[in-house]
Amino acid sequence: MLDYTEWRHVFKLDPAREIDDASLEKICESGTDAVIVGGSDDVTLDNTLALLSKVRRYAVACALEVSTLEAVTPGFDYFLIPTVLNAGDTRWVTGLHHQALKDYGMLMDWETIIAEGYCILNPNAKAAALTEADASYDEEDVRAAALMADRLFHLPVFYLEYSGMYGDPEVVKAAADNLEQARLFYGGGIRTAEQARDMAAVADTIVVGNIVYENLNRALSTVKAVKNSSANE
Ligand SMILES: CC(C)=CCC/C(C)=C/CC/C(C)=C/CC/C(C)=C/CC/C(C)=C/CC/C(C)=C/CC/C(C)=C/COP(=O)(O)OP(=O)(O)O
Ligand SMILES: O=P(O)(O)OC[C@@H](O)CO
Ligand SMILES: [Mg+2]
Repeated sequence: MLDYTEWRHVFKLDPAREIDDASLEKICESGTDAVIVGGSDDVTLDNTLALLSKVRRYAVACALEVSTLEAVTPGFDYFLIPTVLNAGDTRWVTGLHHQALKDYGMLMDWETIIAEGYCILNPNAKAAALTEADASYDEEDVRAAALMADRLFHLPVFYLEYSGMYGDPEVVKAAADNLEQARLFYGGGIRTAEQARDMAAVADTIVVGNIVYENLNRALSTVKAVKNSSANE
């Protein structure tokens, strides 16, 4: 299993969406570095456990991206904990985390916990509405958010989230140029091998989500695109 600091390509699967066994096998055996289980709504313990048990048939690393405490369960290699740096409602920055640590603080295996400093840039994403994110950030705002994640709070991951929409590579580069220790995750609207390759040239890790459910072959083509570009670096 690859350590998260080595991930270049990951798929994000939504427990609230159906995926048949044959498609799931192709995703897990695709050569991707990890499968992240996560979504912003309708995530339950039942649908999370169902997806976890299917992904566990394969050797690929599997992480739970926690969006609701209800779905936290043992059995994942990592627990990714988002904190939304541009949220308008502080519950999504530290509020729910504070409550969670009251409940789980003594049970946590900290080696498996990875905090992600999210910056949500698609105003139409469900996560933007939920967290009341200020998605109007320009390049300078993103640079400051990257510095905040990396230098001020020493978060291990800075996640530029354009969920549902392909982002601006210049903005992603502005973030990359301002990170020293944090990994840069990019996610949003990757639908072709070229888009995957282009974002992987700037970000450390690219996250491929919705296209899995729309066009599986295109989703699979993003793995090779990233792996080939990494091999040529
Ligand atoms: C015993 C045991 C197993 C212990 C484990 C310990 C553990 C992990 C404890 C939890 C600790 C902790 C601090 C938890 C935090 C709790 C919490 C609820 C935090 C809030 C997280 C947050 C900010 C959520 C906001 C939404 C968000 C950013 C979600 C991320 C995922 C995302 C954006 C998915 C995309 O969603 P999708 O539905 O696909 O949307 P589209 O329509 O755009 O595609
Ligand atoms: O679903 P897409 O748009 O590929 O985005 C991936 C991921 O960043 C969502 O949290
Ligand atoms: Mg999605």
